[in-house]
Amino acid sequence: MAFRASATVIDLLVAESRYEEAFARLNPLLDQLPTMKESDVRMQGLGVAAQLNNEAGQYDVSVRYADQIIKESTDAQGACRGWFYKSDALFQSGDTQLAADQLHDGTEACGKAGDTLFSLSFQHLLASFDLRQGRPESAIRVLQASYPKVQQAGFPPQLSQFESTLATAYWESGDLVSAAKFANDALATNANRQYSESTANAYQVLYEVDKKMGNSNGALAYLEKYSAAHDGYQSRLSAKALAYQIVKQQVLAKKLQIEGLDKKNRILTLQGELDRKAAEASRLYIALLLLVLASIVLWTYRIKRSQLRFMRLARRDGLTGIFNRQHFVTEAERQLRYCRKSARDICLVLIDLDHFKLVNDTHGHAVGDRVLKRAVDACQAHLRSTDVFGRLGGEEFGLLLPECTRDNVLVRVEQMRAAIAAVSSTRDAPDIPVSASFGVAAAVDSGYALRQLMIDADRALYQAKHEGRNRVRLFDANMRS
Ligand SMILES: Nc1nc2c(ncn2[C@@H]2O[C@H](COP(=O)(O)OP(=O)(O)OP(=O)(O)O)[C@@H](O)[C@H]2O)c(=O)[nH]1
Repeated sequence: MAFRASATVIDLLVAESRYEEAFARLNPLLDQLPTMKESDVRMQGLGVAAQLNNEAGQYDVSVRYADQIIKESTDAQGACRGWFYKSDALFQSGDTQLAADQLHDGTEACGKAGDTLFSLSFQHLLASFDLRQGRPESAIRVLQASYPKVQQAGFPPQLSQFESTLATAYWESGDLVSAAKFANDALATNANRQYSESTANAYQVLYEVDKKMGNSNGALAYLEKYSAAHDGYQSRLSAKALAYQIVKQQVLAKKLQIEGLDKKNRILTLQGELDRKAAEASRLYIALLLLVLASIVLWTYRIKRSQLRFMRLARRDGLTGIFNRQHFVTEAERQLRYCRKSARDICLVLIDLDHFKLVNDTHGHAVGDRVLKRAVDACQAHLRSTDVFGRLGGEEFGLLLPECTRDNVLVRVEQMRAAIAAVSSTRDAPDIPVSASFGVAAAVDSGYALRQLMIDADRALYQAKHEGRNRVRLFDANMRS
């Protein structure tokens, strides 16, 4: 309904010569056309487009719409309309004649359509083609055949068209009386349409007739009227063409504006996309960085851990877990330096398992190893955190006791001796008494040099072994000799 109403409004605007408004409404109407499915609604829209473009001198466009009408038409009336629009556009564009097949198809469609305004207008068009080709008699025949029906239809613009074209045809065939008669008929029919083509034609015929008959005054008067009507008609044509151009430019400007906005929109969309990608990339970089950092931390932690493990392994005795000889010496020297500086007491103890060879020989090395470990455990139970305990080799151990005076060192070492004898003899080698001999040297007697302390403790150890083993001996000066 809205579409039909818009098409009708355009028709009315054209009738009132408001071409600019008509063209302005045509484009939105055509935009809606693809969504229109009903045949008669589409016919109306296409018809308005064909007609208006024809009036504006856009004949190619008009022919395109007319062809569409012919293609889509479902009855003779629709086809007749299409043929009329197409033929009219071809005629206006200056085509001298209608192609034979077009003439045939159009005449047949309009003939079947009955006495509609369109089929009559089509007859008028055929006569106009005849006239253009210099066949006034044929034009008169065609026009006269339909003239009674045109009179009956009583549509003034069509009637005046027929009469004015008949006037021209009679003038060209030399029948001045009939020419003047139809020219006057056309003027009478067109009484209130002084700037139409048919009015201008009628005046032209009357001018030519009077001129031919030597009536100069009459001829001059008609010439003036012809000139006025022709100018008026031409200016209406120019107004239509101008209106078309104005609206076309407006549409173009709007299209450019929309394209500009579209481009801007696309740029903004791309910009947004770019920002999103950049944010994504930075998130990825951060994640990558964190991953690299985490790997570095993990890697460093592992290296540090294995470093510590290697360091521990390098410092410890593999069997007993206490310091090895090298680390014992390092730690002992450090402690001795410290005690020397502060003149603190410190004692060195050398421990050697008794008859250990016998354990190995009787029970094997595995049992010997276990006895070694138990002996170490027994001693450790009596150690303080500052004491330095290490395996010097085989079944010999060194023990440095800082802050230990020569008065109380024997009590502590005696406890260790008893512990070794108790643990080892009851478990792994019940038939062999396992014990250890202890040689002790105190810094107050031997000084703070490790080498001297070792020598003196070794002397005391030798003494303990010599006196029957499983005992503790403290170095004294007599042992030197
Ligand atoms: N099972 C075991 N035996 C070891 C280890 N290191 C040294 N030995 C043994 O310890 C024994 C030491 O023997 P000796 O030096 O003759 O001394 P001993 O038999 O203890 O006699 P005295 O020291 O004189 O009481 C040897 O048989 C070595 O093979 C060890 O790591 N494990």
